[in-house]
Amino acid sequence: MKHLLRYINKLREYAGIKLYVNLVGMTVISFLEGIGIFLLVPALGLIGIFRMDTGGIPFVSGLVEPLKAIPEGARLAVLLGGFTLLITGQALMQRKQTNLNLEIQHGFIRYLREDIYRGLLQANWAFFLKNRRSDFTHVMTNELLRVSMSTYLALRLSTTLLFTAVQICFALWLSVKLTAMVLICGLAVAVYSSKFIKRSKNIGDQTTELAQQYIGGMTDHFNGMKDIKSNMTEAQHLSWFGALCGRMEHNLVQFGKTQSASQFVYKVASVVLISLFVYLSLEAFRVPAESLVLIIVIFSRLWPKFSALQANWEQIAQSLPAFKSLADLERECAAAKELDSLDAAADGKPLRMAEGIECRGISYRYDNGGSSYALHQVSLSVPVNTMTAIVGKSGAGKSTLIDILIGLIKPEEGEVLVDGMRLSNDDGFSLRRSVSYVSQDPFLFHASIRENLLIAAPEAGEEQMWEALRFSASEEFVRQLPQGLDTVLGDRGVRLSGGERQRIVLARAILRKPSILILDEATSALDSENEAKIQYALDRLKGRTTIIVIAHRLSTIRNADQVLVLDNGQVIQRGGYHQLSADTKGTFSKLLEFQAGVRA
Ligand SMILES: Nc1ncnc2c1ncn2[C@@H]1O[C@H](COP(=O)(O)OP(=O)(O)OP(=O)(O)O)[C@@H](O)[C@H]1O
Repeated sequence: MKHLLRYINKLREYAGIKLYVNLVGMTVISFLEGIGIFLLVPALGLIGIFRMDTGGIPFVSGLVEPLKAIPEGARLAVLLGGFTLLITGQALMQRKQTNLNLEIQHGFIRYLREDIYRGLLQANWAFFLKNRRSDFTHVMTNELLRVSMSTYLALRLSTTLLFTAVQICFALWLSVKLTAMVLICGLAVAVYSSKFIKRSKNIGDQTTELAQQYIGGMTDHFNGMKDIKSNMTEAQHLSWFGALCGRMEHNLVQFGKTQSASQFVYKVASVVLISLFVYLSLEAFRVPAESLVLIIVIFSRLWPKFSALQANWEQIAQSLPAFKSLADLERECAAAKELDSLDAAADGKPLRMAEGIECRGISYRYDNGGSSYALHQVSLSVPVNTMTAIVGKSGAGKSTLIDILIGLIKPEEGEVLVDGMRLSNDDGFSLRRSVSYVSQDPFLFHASIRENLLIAAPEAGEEQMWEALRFSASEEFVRQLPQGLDTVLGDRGVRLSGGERQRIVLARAILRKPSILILDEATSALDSENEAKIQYALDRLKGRTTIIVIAHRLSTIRNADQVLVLDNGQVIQRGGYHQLSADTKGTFSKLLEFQAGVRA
């Protein structure tokens, strides 16, 4: 419930005065609709369609009595004219209110989307390591829609409640006994129906879980489609999908059945109540006929409101788990927040390093408190404008070390110093702004080469783009593409070969003019000729840029000024390439031996 209130507050924050105008509009429209119907019966009495004395009925008499001054022959025309005006006015207001409704509802969805996405972008990398990406997609699609719709529904519920309360007052005025009786019955039905609310909430829990599995599964399947096709595991995936869809279908049908069961209870209760009501009015309380007609009109309008309240409340109860998911994500993002403002992050200046980066005694565990260290007591230094190579077996801790060096994750113990100083948070961001990082799994957007390049350096001109492409040995193949720079690359660059993708990502990294260039297995998919071209280009960068290279193919690091050999989260050897390869007992020369043709 507290989550629901929190999002109602957010809606108030977002919509401001517009929301109140809308709520008042909804209430006024309900009143106009009510007045039209209430007046219909006495008005028909007035023009003699049936006999009815409205003099004793409060409110109605005030509205109907002045009509008696109109000559009898003109009454029908005036009445119908008035009725038409009233309903037209109501329809006009309804139209305006529907438009405002749409604006507020869709605006609120946009507001929530931006808010959650901003929260995610402001969170640190450790947060993303802990969570499944598809869960974010799930919250930002299914859950967010359920939350925004139900928040709005909750507000509409409040106007329905207000309108119902006014009608109850009116009915009390007409007959306290009968109204009290109906209210007690209504309350009894509501108490009985509370089990439907509980059931809806349980179904909602399953809805959340199933939708999460659906998005997660779909993301995995589409990402792994090549594996699915090449290993011919289509049937297994379809069977998993079919089972999940079956459970989703069952879940939705269950909710529909819960709603229809509660509506059935309300319908049966209404017919029992009305029969009892008419019987008691006529036989026991002897209520005047005109009051009885009005009360029946009022309650025939009021009772559907009760059942609508029940249905709406079930809908909200079904969405309560979505409120929790969204609130949890917001809370976790806030706890992992590293950036106060994305604008400030974009406008900041890159750090200009004078001496280099140093790590002192750093340790890191992914499973905080667990026994396995990804890095343990690592100390090293990376002098400015030199090339440092980090090598070691798979799982030795190379990528973790890079993540710590650039401040993506914080070490559990030890410190990272730049030019001998511990970095403040802001300095950490400045450091990241001066870095271009090409990861093991290079990422290209489903956009043109030009757009992919400009993401890194929006101000870069055509000539700078070609220069970067030349650096990464991609100029030739890009010129041969039918649309050149404007060739669209497909999902994650699927229309390019692995090596071509790596080269475009490298060009993007260079275009940013970084002072620190980090290449994590960035040339692993290249043929020897293109790799040699990039080696040559990197050599030319030496002395101007600090380069850190992670490489399994040791031929690529021959020109490194320093080689660090990592094993099991520790630096076990360090020195120049030739120095380490000459140490025949060391791990590095053993690694070299494994690679044919790479012996020093
Ligand atoms: N997100 C993660 N969650 C849990 N453990 C992780 C995570 N990432 C890495 N590890 C573990 O931390 C250790 C170091 O991993 P890291 O990726 O730094 O190794 P690496 O030397 O870069 O390996 P590779 O050459 O295969 O990329 C490994 O034991 C790995 O299983």
